[in-house]
Amino acid sequence: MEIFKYMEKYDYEQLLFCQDEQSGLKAIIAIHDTTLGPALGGTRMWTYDSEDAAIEDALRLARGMTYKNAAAGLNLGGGKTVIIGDPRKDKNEAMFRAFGRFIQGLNGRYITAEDVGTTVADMDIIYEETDYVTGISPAFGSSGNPSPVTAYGVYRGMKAAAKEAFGSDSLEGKVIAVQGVGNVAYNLCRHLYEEGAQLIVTDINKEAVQRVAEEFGAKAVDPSEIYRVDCDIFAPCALGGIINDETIPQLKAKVIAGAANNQLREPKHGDKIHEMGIVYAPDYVINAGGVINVADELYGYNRERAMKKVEQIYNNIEKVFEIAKRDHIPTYVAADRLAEERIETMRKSRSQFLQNGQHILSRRHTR
Ligand SMILES: NC(=O)c1ccc[n+]([C@@H]2O[C@H](COP(=O)([O-])OP(=O)(O)OC[C@H]3O[C@@H](n4cnc5c(N)ncnc54)[C@H](O)[C@@H]3O)[C@@H](O)[C@H]2O)c1
Ligand SMILES: CC(C)C[C@H](N)C(=O)O
Repeated sequence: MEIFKYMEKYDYEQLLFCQDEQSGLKAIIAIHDTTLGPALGGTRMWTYDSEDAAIEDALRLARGMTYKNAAAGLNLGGGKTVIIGDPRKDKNEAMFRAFGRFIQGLNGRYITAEDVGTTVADMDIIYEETDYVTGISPAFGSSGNPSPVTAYGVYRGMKAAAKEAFGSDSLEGKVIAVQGVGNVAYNLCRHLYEEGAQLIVTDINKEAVQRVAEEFGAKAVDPSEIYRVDCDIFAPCALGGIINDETIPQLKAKVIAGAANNQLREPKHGDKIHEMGIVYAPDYVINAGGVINVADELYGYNRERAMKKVEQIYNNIEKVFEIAKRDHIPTYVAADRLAEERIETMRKSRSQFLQNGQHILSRRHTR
């Protein structure tokens, strides 16, 4: 992989490799853009096939966080970490302590939180070494596990998408196919069930499927069948890249609205579903609830204030649909436009008067 070429293409600021032999830590921190503020994004722990695959994932996810944070109206930039390893076997306390010290060395340019493969307990260990970590235990006055809040945001965004597609935001009686019923989707299913939706679910983890079948009356199907089931809404809540050449022809849903990051395998797949008239709620706009919640810790966590912001995901999705209609573009492009416009506006206003973080005229007063 030609790293600088890739970084130049998407204008990344910084890429760091962190190694600690004793604990086995191999972490890659990618900072994409800090125009709006420090880069906030979770730490993913995963067994990558190669170092290149890990670097690419860190870079791609970091850029996604820039857009997610900007579109959510947060004063935060985008970054992400990947730790190479198996989260079920390779974790240890020393690893997260060492990682915390690396984060501390960045002096606030990057703030971390949970992502796939990491937990509140891991964040609590990182907190022993640095304040630049969120999603730590409620016992510390913090917000804890972000997944239920992400789920609530997805639920709100799904209602906005239903309104666009069906003329009403009620999900009562709607058939909703959910791919993956892990941390986020279990909670999403609860909201959908409580509103009277009919659920069709799948997961490679049979116990997870059984739980939602028992608790929410969901019908279970095989993982390969989920794309072609008869449904009103398809909610991808497992993996990225699942909207692609193979799956699009199978889809019967009128709406795609789910929690997974990077749902479109390539931009052309966003164009294709747009041409088919499918209402797509862009992933990083609808799944921002978790980051909105953990970001509130930076002000001293207040759940009521955080949840008010999460409610706004409904309006953010509506805003994306408005831009798409106004500019005659697919919704995934409209979401990018929303985020980029905010970053550009703030870049201009920020750069006009500041030098070394101070107003250019402030030196007058210190002479
Ligand atoms: N947790 C959050 O707050 C949050 C925030 C934003 C985005 N996301 C994204 O949402 C998605 C789900 O996150 P999560 O925290 O619930 O993760 P999770 O690991 O708890 O759940 C994912 C589920 O998907 C299942 N799965 C994996 N491959 C599958 C396949 N091929 N077919 C069917 N099921 C499969 C897994 O068994 C698991 O149960 C991820 O893409 C994540 O990046 C999560
Ligand atoms: C900061 C975290 C809560 C971020 C979350 N893993 C996401 O992808 O949005």
